[in-house]
Amino acid sequence: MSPAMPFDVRTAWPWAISVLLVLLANAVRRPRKYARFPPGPTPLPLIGNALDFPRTHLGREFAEMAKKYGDVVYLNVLGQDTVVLGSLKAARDLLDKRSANYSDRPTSVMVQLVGYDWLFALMNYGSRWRQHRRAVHPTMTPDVVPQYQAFQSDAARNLIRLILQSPGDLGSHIKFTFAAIVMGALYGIELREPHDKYYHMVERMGEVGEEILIPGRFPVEAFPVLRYLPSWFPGGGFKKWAADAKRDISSIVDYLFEGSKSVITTDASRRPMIHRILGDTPSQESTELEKMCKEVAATMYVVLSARVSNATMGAFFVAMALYPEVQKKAQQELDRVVGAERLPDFSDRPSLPYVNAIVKELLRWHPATPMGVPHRILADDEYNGHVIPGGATIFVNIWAIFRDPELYPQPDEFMPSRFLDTAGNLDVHGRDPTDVVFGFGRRICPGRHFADSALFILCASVLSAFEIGPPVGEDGVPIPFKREAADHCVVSHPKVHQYTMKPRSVHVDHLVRTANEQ
Ligand code: HEM
Repeated sequence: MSPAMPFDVRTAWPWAISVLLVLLANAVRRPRKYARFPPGPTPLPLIGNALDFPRTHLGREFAEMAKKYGDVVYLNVLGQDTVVLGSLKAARDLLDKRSANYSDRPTSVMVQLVGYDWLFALMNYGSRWRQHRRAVHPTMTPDVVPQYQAFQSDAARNLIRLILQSPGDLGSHIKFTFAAIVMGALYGIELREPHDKYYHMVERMGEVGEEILIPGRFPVEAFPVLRYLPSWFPGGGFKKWAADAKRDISSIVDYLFEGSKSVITTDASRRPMIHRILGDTPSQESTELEKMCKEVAATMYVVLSARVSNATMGAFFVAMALYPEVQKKAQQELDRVVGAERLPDFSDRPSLPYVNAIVKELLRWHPATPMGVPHRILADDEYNGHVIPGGATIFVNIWAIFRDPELYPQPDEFMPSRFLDTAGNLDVHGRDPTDVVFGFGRRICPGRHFADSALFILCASVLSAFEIGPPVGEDGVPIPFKREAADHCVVSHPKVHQYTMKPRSVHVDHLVRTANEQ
């Protein structure tokens, strides 16, 4: 379901008046310290650098800007100070080492309008965010994450089953797989088929979450005064869109939580996150605790989690179809370690360095959040002789860091062997993509160990079951294709083609069935 178009240029005149007023106000309040801001493109009167803000490929276009201005670039986007960090050093120096000042999130009118103010990923840095983050932490540590492996293995086998049934629907199978993994691990609710009602609910939540994060998507973010437009007024359509989203989301979150409470788990390896939080934090009032738990679980679900992970998995199929020699090498390793009589499981992981290197390379080659999730600096800071103004939005160009040829020679190529030493062991020292792709400082992704383990079992299982080839035409001739992605959003979704998915043995179907019976 695609959201209604919330902004129509033909009815934009009321916006234009408000916009003009705000731009004039910005023009007269230009501070003197502006001269010491980091370098960047020359701003135009009134609109600043609004036209310089990339529109098609955020990572690549900001990387071009960095070549000209350096690894810390300043833009004034319709009055909003914006700083783009283009190197790992700048990101570590500021977001990691000065994290007390750099851990806020930009304030968003749309977040309030769609009722996502409980979503801790988008909350301002403060006591409420800290409380939510602390509730999640003990449920996502490297020691606890293995306890969710049963959900991840089930979903990997189910993915094979779905591909066997209808290889042409790969895009929706991938989406469904991550929805099922996260739904199981967070709520304990089992998603069986893509037409499941729970699946549609979480799709709706993710869709709204992603839409409001698209830079420039809603002019009300730059001109908050527009929030007072009535929804029936020309240009006020975004308010109706937001009100619909708010109503849907609120009922979905309640529904999921109630569904989860009624799940009974006797098997410790299938204890969902919600039960862990409700059971592990006994000191608070139960209603207050329940409310927080409901919000925390939904945050873990909505925020990018399923969508970011499935964007990464989508890129896996692109890479495998484009690089058959990589695929072949991984399959040789799997055949040697796992054999043809069973599917891989987590106990095989330490013996599969090449498959592990594929997961690392995947996160590097296609960073699903190429510009991370924006931070906001609280108070003025100085860096390399420049002032970074308090309140500025801070982006890290993760895409550019991963395209640094010093760290990753031939960066556009998919080359897992870059992460292996001469003896064939995994060697990521000083350039591990998982140290970058999951963000920085106090806001680092809490789901990173979970995501890493899900990606491993999915990649290993698919590689052992299928030979993935390029799409073919009706005449059976391969259709040339290249990597394409929507790169103007927070999440970069690769285009999923109709690959050929040839089972590697006639027993794959049997293996899936017997694995589920174990
Ligand atoms: C390949 C998969 C994933 C990638 C690339 C990814 C990446 C990221 C990034 C870049 C951030 C922002 C960090 C920052 O602000 O510096 C983030 C935040 C977050 N991620 Fe992930 N993520 C992934 C999977 C997951 C999963 C599976 C979950 C949950 C189970 C999750 C939950 C979250 C949450 C809740 C936040 C917000 C943290 C906060 O604001 O305090 N992510 N993620």
